[in-house]
Amino acid sequence: MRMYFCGSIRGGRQDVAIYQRIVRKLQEFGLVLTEHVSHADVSERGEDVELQGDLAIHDRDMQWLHTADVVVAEVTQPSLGVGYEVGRAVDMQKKILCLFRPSSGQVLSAMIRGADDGSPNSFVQVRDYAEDEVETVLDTYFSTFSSTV
Ligand SMILES: O=c1[nH]c(=O)n([C@H]2C[C@H](O)[C@@H](COP(=O)(O)O)O2)cc1CO
Repeated sequence: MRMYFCGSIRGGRQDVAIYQRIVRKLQEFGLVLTEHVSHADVSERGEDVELQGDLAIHDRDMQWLHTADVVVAEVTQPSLGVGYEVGRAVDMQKKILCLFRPSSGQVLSAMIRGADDGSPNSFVQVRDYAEDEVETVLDTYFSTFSSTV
């Protein structure tokens, strides 16, 4: 399984430790295309733009997104890039799991929460979770995933 993980970079790196937990768990299920999102040495300036350039980052990520079987987005720390990726993935009719921590005090955008119509078959599933249950939430989602893909 090919997975595209979304997490804030220029939107702020305060949740990088939880991104690492998510990516480690996802790697039990298959290939995480965007592992770099969880790297502690990627600062909120982003990847090395002098090497890559924003156009190259965007085009590489959109190519990966096209090839992904599933998208997992940690959406607690608001990020324009994550919102864009989720929107593009909806348009590509990808299965998308959005993970949100209410304990952050943030209120999730209606454009993300409202993309889940509440049915178990919705392509977009939004899950509220507490940090210490993240692995269980992923186990539960992926246990049903293979039978619905
Ligand atoms: O350097 C980068 N590399 C990269 O892959 N991204 C992608 C992956 C992340 O899920 C998302 C983060 O967007 P933002 O930087 O707006 O928070 O965009 C974003 C940046 C910087 O915007």
